[in-house]
Amino acid sequence: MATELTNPQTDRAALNPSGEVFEISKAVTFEAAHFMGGKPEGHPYRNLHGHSFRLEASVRGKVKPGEEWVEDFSKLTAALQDVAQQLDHTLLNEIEGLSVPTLERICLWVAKALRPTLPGLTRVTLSRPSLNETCTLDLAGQSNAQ
Ligand SMILES: Nc1nc2c(c(=O)[nH]1)N=C([C@H](O)[C@H](O)COP(=O)(O)OP(=O)(O)OP(=O)(O)O)CN2
Ligand SMILES: [Zn+2]
Repeated sequence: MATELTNPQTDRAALNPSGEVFEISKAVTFEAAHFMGGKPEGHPYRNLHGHSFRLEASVRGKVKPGEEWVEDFSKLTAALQDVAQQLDHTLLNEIEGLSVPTLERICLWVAKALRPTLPGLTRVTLSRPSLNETCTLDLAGQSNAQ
């Protein structure tokens, strides 16, 4: 059944009458270099090389009475761009906390950086699209979403 949307006040109140929980996601991209120093001599991962990364953050929560959304996407964009700027065109191994720059470690590093601004953070997903490789850090049990 189609809902008629005519009154902004009524519409806002009606948006989430049962307190449904939503998850919204935003992604940014960055380029960075790394090497896996712990690998044996001659191992290909040991050599300095670069990747294009796609970084996605997800925030979970309810639309509170009188509000339009879980979180304005602009807040996710600003937080993600700030993190991506810290990683873009760097040698990841040189960044504090990323001496072993696996997707898993980078996800943890990003989650730590994002949490103060995005308390409802539930997932950090880091991909290397050209390699079809993705790692997701699931923080659902730890978020402050309500
Ligand atoms: N679980 C993980 N496995 C691997 C990671 C990682 O972060 N998490 N990282 C690497 C290396 O960084 C490597 O650079 C990944 O590149 P990849 O293209 O996968 O390696 P190859 O080009 O040699 O292709 P293969 O699929 O490994 O043959 C490795 N693993
Ligand atoms: Zn690599």
